[in-house]
Amino acid sequence: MRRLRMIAKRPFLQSADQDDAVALAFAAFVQATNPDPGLVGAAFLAARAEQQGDIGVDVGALEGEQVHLPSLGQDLDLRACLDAVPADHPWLVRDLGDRLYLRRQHAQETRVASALAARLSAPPTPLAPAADTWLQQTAASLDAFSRVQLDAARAAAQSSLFVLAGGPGTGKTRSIARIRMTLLRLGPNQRVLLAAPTGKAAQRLRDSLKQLAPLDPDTAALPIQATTVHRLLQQTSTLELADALIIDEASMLDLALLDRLLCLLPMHTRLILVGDPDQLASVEAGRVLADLIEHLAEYDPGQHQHRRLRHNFRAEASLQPLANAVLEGDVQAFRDALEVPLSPATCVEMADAEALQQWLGRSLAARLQSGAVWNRDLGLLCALRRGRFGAEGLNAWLSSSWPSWPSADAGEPILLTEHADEMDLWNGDLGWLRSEAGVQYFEIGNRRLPASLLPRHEPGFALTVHKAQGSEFDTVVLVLPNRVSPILSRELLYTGITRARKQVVLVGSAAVLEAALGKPRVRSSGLYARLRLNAQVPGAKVAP
Ligand SMILES: Nc1ncnc2c1ncn2[C@@H]1O[C@H](COP(=O)(O)OP(=O)(O)OP(=O)(O)O)[C@@H](O)[C@H]1O
Repeated sequence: MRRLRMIAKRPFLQSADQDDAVALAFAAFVQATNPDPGLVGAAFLAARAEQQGDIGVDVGALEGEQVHLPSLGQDLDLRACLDAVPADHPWLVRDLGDRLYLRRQHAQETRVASALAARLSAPPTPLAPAADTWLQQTAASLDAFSRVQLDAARAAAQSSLFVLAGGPGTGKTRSIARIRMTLLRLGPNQRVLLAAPTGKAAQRLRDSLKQLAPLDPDTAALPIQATTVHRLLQQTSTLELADALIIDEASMLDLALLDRLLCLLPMHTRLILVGDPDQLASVEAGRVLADLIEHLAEYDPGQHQHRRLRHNFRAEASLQPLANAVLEGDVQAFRDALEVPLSPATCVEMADAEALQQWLGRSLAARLQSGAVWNRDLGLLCALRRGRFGAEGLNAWLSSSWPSWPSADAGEPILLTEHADEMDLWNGDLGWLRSEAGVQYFEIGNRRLPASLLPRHEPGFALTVHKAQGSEFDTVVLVLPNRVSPILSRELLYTGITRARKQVVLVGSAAVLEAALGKPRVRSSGLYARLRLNAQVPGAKVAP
């Protein structure tokens, strides 16, 4: 028998230990009310699942594993933990057969599943003639790929819930523009809200849509605003009056956030979710976009409520085979993609942090010397945050050695870690700290702000893959840890690789890369199963 975790023997230093510490505190709380070892073990398992981003634990899938709790001094069989949970327990729930939940997460999942199911079973609304005419006229002048985007807009404008999925460069943003143009023609003064889970993503969406506004001269003059989902939740009257809400980067939506949104969003407001379900999931618990798209692939074969965009408009970079191999976890295809002549992807292995610094010093300096701009042409991404192979370690080293680098006199890259609404600055924004005539200023895009007004920030030389989500660079140098780490997964590798427009350099050993490829989607949730249960007649949607 394998032990799930030897928690008692490890120092409380790594992030996994922090997960354990929170779960142990909850287990101790439950133990104070009922010392039944199984129940205490169940409390630990359910709380730890939440800390790891899961919604509940599928105990059936972990058959044969055990958990060891220092406070009980014994190994516990997982099934015994599950069986110890009474139906009326105030904090724990057993559901969907062998799934163990925190009651709060269970309530969220149940509410989200029924709200989504209600929207999916709502009959399609007929298209307003103005929208229909515009779609037909526009389609006549478009190529086949653009017509796919227009078809998605037609379907979205008739659905209470529509999901648009696609990898990087598949035209999601352009599709959002076309969806918005269609929605605005559904009636007079249509209120179409745009949002994203992070401020930075909202800002990017707004800027991209402004650039695409000339596609439709009739609506080009209408103001384009995008905000965060969190902020929308504080504007209940705006939500109540909205005719439609489009959320970009929906892979970053967590279950609790979607639950709050669905509780406030009136049924008459269409909800359109857009994102890449293969990217890293939300920071908080859940994998809602991935669960929803998996469900719709079965439930909506006619694709009236979802579309998956597959054509990559940036395919000239030919990084697609590598990204596909990662998604499939196919080690041989991954090796082949690296070895193909003129491959835009290479792999290097570094024995230790000194070797890594020497190599980065040579190869990045050469790129800077030939004119590359940091965080535009070149992105240095790390799988880990901590340690000398992580973003913090590399930032510390680069900050101290930066004055001797080529192009250092152009300033230092900075990452904002806090919003400053009044200056339209967002957590995650990248800019430059520069100085002129002895005065320091912050430059972002074509704006200059006094450095003294900067919100919280940190060096922006190296970014974690999580922080880089949504950004793109011509070349990505992706630094993996020199040892196998529980953080590594296919999603992380995929998200890192797909930040590159043209070229990717993977820094990692074959063992570390293969460990990441061997670790499929790590999150667990019951939402997909619950959506299936709630679907009234699976696979029987009729054409609108
Ligand atoms: N129908 C189209 N015809 C020609 N080019 C297109 C079309 N749709 C999108 N593109 C181009 O493809 C590129 C990617 O498009 P877009 O930004 O909409 O994709 P995306 O899926 O949102 O990408 P990402 O997720 O990387 O932001 C852009 O340069 C865009 O101009």
